[in-house]
Amino acid sequence: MTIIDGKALSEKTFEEIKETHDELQKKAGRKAGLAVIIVGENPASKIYVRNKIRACEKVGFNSETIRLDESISEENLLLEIEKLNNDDNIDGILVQLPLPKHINELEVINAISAEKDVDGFHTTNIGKMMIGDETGFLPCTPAGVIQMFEEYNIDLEGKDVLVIGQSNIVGKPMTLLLIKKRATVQVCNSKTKNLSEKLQKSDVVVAAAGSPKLVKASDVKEGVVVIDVGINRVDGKLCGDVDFDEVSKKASFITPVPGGVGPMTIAMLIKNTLKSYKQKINKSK
Ligand SMILES: Nc1nc2c(c(=O)[nH]1)N[C@@H](CN(C=O)c1ccc(C(=O)N[C@@H](CCC(=O)O)C(=O)O)cc1)CN2
Repeated sequence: MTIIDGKALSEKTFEEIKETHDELQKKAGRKAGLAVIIVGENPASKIYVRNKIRACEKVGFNSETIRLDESISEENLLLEIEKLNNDDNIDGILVQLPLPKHINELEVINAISAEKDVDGFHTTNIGKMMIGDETGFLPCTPAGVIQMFEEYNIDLEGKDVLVIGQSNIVGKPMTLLLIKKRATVQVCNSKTKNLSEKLQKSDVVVAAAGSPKLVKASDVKEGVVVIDVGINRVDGKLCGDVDFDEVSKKASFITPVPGGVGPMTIAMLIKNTLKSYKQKINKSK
């Protein structure tokens, strides 16, 4: 059994990005820039934003955090985004999710210029992913999972893959990227009947349900590849959607939580920001 080390892989990705950025910066005369908007005081969101800013520091990007009050109106949030859309030193913009209930997430995401949408959530980028237009940005978590498969030489062609969860930021885009790898994909949600039966037949499982230890050893077959996207806090401890201790005894490859998919999400965000920076430099030549 191999534990897929997302932390190590993310560090390797940062080193590669830093090298490329150092080179490009000499020619461009400026650093890449990422702006992160956080609304409210969600403790988990604060950790993720802090980690994104640290990642920018690691690779030498400029970063800006815009902290907004929980009560901000949607209109004022859109004005903040507009300012960043017009800022030539900003290559990437993201709004940390979730947003307070009174704000329409889709309106906000689509207010970000598609060329700066390094989260890959904008309708234009989702459309580009759908048709395989590589000028767009891929959503970071599914892109990170695909990078893990590639780095560990896990071939998906003809494999039966079960995706648990159908969120816009993980389950749905993950399914598209797996299809592109020629896998046979089944998507489950909380209403799915006989989940255990489906799990038993799967070669690869991507668990993104947000339900602690949902996937048990008795559910999976010997040699299964398990990707755990869940990040749950139980009694102050982090755990995934997979019962790691037990399932790892049957798996051929498995990701841990923490240290698996999470760090890769941030690595892909930084990779998308570098891509945006490159695209802007090339445009202004
Ligand atoms: N605008 C966005 N919002 C959200 C996204 C996103 O991609 N863009 N995804 C998630 C949260 N997320 C990134 O923002 C994220 C979650 C977890 C991690 C991570 O590295 N986790 C660590 C553990 C960290 C901890 O909680 O102590 C790990 O798994 O090792 C990174 C990014 C929802 N919102």
